[in-house]
Amino acid sequence: MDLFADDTRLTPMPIDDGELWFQQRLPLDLAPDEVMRRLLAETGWREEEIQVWGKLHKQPRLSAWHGEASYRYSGKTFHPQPFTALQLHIKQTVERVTGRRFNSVLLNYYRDERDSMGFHADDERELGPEPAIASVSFGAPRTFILKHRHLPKKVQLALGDGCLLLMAGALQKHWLHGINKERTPRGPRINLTFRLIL
Ligand SMILES: O=C(O)CCC(=O)C(=O)O
Ligand SMILES: [Fe+2]
Repeated sequence: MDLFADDTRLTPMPIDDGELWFQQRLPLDLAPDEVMRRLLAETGWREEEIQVWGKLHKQPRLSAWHGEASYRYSGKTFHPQPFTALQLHIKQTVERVTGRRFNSVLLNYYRDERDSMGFHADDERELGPEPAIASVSFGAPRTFILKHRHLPKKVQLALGDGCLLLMAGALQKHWLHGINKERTPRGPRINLTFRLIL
């Protein structure tokens, strides 16, 4: 007999050239809507600017960097705010479920369907050669798209309220990922990506 309901188990997803693991509902002490409410209120959200072709643009989402290590991204260094108690609880739960260790978290707040994240790989040097990146989502579901760098392959996953996605192995080396803008109205969504900065 199966002792665990499917949504409480971290399950491998079939993918070439890397590892992808998914859990429908991360088992937290608080309901996802309560986590969402608190993350919205307790996070020091910033509207960052990035340079594209020498011009400054506002990122199409709000973000925040918390944890124990600074981070370089798009030529800028981000100094962290300390983990909040709730972020620590989520981090410890993710560490227990995945068996990996993390020391930093990037939070992204997609206010509605017009907010997005361009295709990228989380392959910065300070993450090491085969980083494990644990992504936890709250609020409105959005489509997470993976595109292979060299092959005509695409994987799409609906990331719903309270789910956990673990990217590991050679995934960042061979795939890009992103969240497109949508035409369908979407409510607010928060995503946390836990990382280990070496
Ligand atoms: O919002 C998401 O699901 C993706 C976030 C992401 O790729 C990142 O923070 O690097
Ligand atoms: Fe990413």
